[in-house]
Amino acid sequence: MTMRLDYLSIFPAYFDVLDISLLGKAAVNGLVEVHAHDLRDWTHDRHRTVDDTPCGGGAGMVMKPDPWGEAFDEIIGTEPDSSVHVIFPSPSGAPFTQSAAQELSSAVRIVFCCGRYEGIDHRVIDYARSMWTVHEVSLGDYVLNGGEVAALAITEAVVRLVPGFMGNPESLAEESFSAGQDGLLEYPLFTRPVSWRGLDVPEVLMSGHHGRIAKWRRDESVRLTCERRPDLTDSDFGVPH
Ligand SMILES: Nc1cc(-c2ccc3ccn(Cc4ccccn4)c3c2)[nH]n1
Repeated sequence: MTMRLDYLSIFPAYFDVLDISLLGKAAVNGLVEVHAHDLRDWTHDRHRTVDDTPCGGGAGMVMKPDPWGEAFDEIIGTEPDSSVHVIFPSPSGAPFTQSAAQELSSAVRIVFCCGRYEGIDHRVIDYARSMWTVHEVSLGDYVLNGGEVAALAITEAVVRLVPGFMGNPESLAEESFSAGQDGLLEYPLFTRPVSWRGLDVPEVLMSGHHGRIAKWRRDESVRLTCERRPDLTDSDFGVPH
């Protein structure tokens, strides 16, 4: 099953990068097809205007609804279809999580609506909710200048989970933020040379003793999680279960 990804933006060139790297390979073997669109193609004035001043006053500019509506009509269609997932990256969106990426990895179609300026006229989101499955998502508690970088990050998180995309699916199981690691942070990784600039690989990892190695790795995951992400630990006991 091919996943179709569409990107609506006034900077569609952001998405040229999707033609290379891992994603390029997925596109080549037909797992994923990528279409980037310039929102200004759905404007009709000489200046190809996509923004206007905010009703009610305030700083900055707001993206007009009209170009979005016309782009939706052409790119997605005019009939409701809950199988189409429409993503609006937004600083006021719900935190994007690995489980959201997991869910989206089985979608047939995802349309990313990348806002700029202070954001998009809210009626665009309301209209989209009446037609498709809408996700307003935030990447984290920091402000970007637009939705494009968030769309790229979400794309990578989703596409790498599409069945048949990753070379060795086992590597997906062991990752942080996935059930395989009990929601703990990943332990430190090492490879050859065993000694590098006076720094050595922990001896236990060279012992060949799989039980000790597994224990060392879990202890490290617990230590790192408690140090860096106390929010991921179970507050009742203070240590991840
Ligand atoms: N996690 C995130 C997501 C975003 C994001 C997503 C889309 C847009 C469209 C415009 N802006 C700029 C902007 C600046 C100030 C207040 C509102 N928006 C965006 C920012 N920032 N951080």
